Amino acid sequence: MDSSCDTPDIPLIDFGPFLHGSARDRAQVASSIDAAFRCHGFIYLSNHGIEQGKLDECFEWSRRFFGLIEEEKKKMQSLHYRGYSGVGNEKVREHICMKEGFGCGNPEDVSQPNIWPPEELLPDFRAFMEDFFQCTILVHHLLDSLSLALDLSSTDSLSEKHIHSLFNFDLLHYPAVPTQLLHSGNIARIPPHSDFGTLTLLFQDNVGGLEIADLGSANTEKSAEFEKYGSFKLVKPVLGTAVVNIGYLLMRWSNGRWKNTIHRVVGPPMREASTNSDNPRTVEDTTPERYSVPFFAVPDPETVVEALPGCWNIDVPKKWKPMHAGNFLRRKRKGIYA
Ligand SMILES: O=C(O)CCC(=O)C(=O)O
Ligand SMILES: [Fe+2]
Repeated sequence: MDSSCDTPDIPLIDFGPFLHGSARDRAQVASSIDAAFRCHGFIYLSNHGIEQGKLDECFEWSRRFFGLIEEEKKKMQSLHYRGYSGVGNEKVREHICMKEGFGCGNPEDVSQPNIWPPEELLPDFRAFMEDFFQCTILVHHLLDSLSLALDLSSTDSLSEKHIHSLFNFDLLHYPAVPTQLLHSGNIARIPPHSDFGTLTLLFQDNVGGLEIADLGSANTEKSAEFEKYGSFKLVKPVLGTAVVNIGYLLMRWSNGRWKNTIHRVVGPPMREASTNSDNPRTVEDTTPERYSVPFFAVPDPETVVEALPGCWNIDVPKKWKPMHAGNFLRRKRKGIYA
């Protein structure tokens, strides 16, 4: 970890003053976000402008969707990260992912059409999910805060490179599984990985299980090696907050200033074993189900990602060559977690 990072905890940042405050408030929030992403790559964000009621409703829809019979869900499968993906469909480095998902993209993205359940099966599901795309507004505010932290000119501004907002989000359901299965070695909820876009907003229920790499614990930035040698710390659910993290492209764009921290999903922390039960256990037999909703932002495909002004100078040279975002995203989407 950077020597200026004096806290091991993921900072909780109140975004209210950025959305509603003075120029000075905005600058202060921008500077705290910048510092947090430099140290941790992850923040909790409160007062982010997305109503709790909307988020509760989204999780309710997700429960209803995954409660459909398998046969109906399978009719919504596709090969392009839209629609349904069944439990165990994804494999990452020999690990089977014990999750099912439903992917939605920007309704305006005609190159990747969405797949919806028939209206008679889940009336109003589609309308809700299309509206949930409003999270895009928060992504743009966050990009504005990062542009402010770097003092970028309006032509360099990050929001201007996300004009088409070709973002996507997933409803994720991790079904309840025998705990032993998750310890058997080749089955995981999500193995260690980092996201490949710019920013991810993550909404999670109160079950827990998301963990991020403890950056001081292994001398590597590779997910596969971290899996063997690194240690992880819990990103416990905090009511009323979104978790926000940096993806590979924004790490690279910032010349490594903001960290795209490796994370994974495991079973939640064990509860205390009951002492007065007839059958005391130290390990829960069943890992409870969990729901989450990650919302992924990516730059416009024609964007060239190259170290931003303020992220390099004569002493801190550019670490990477310029890269075409669209080509990179096409390659990454073929093999989702790296
Ligand atoms: O479910 C979660 O908490 C994390 C999901 C995630 O990391 C991902 O989909 O990239
Ligand atoms: Fe992720």
